[in-house]
Amino acid sequence: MQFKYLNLVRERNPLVHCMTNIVVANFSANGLLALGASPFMSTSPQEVAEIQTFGQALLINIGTLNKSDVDAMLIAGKAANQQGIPVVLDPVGAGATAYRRQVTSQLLSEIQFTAIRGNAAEIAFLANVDWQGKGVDAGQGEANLGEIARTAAQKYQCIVAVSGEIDYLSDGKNVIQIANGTPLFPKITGSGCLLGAVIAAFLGVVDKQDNLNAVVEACTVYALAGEIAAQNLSTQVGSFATAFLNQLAEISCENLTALLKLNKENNNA
Ligand SMILES: Nc1ncnc2c1ncn2[C@@H]1O[C@H](COP(=O)(O)OP(=O)(O)OP(=O)(O)O)[C@@H](O)[C@H]1O
Ligand SMILES: Cc1ncsc1CCO
Ligand SMILES: [Mg+2]
Repeated sequence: MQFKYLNLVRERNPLVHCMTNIVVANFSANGLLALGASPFMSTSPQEVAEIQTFGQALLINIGTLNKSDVDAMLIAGKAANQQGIPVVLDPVGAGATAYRRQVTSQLLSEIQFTAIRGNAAEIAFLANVDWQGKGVDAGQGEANLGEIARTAAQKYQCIVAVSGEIDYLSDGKNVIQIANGTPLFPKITGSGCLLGAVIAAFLGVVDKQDNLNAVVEACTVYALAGEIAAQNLSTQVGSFATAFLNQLAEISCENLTALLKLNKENNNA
């Protein structure tokens, strides 16, 4: 695999408008800055449409919801669609409560997303597949995650990334697996949420036809940065968060191929 978009993110410094949850806002902004993007956090209904006139990508993350935020997400998502700006959905805990189910369904029917990034439970819910999630965590299930990614991508006509021990990415046709990462990732909150923001940053620097490759590279760089950061850390989760931010800033495209655990299947089922 050729890494070509990471340097573009660093050169272009895309402005990523993050409508994200209160748990991860600071970590997400720091992660985007480390990577070389420019975070802008706002959920004010009064200004979110305007932001789409100068931003390069929009992230909508439903981690901690309230009515004003949902109104703002709908305004921002529609404005981004009008401006042709990529929009990423992180459907945090999508199936966990009736309110989240209703909001997720409204966002998906009124906004055309470019990519959706969630854990297994969240994307299984979107694909209408049985899975035992636990609040905002992935929980347990038996279903085929590659198929879940493909089904959701077909249903919502966008790229879907299911993150976890193995990431499964699909454009509705191809399924790509990335087996890099570290078990320390799920020990820090917001590692999935920041991944959604990083995907948005990569989408903010590519042409539409490169969207799948951009999402694959975003998830790969992210997982490798975590894997490298975790070397020699064993269970030190606090140090991992810091080392991971450092790696997002330091990781370079050279010398990554040796570490890569990437698998593409090209079936058109
Ligand atoms: N057991 C694991 N081994 C290796 N990498 C993992 C593991 N679990 C998650 N990851 C990686 O962690 C990152 C975050 O994915 P995860 O699925 O944990 O997000 P999430 O559950 O939405 O997190 P959060 O809601 O806290 O933001 C991804 O890059 C994923 O590849
Ligand atoms: C812990 C938590 N609760 C709501 S959002 C969030 C951040 C990780 O998804
Ligand atoms: Mg999550």
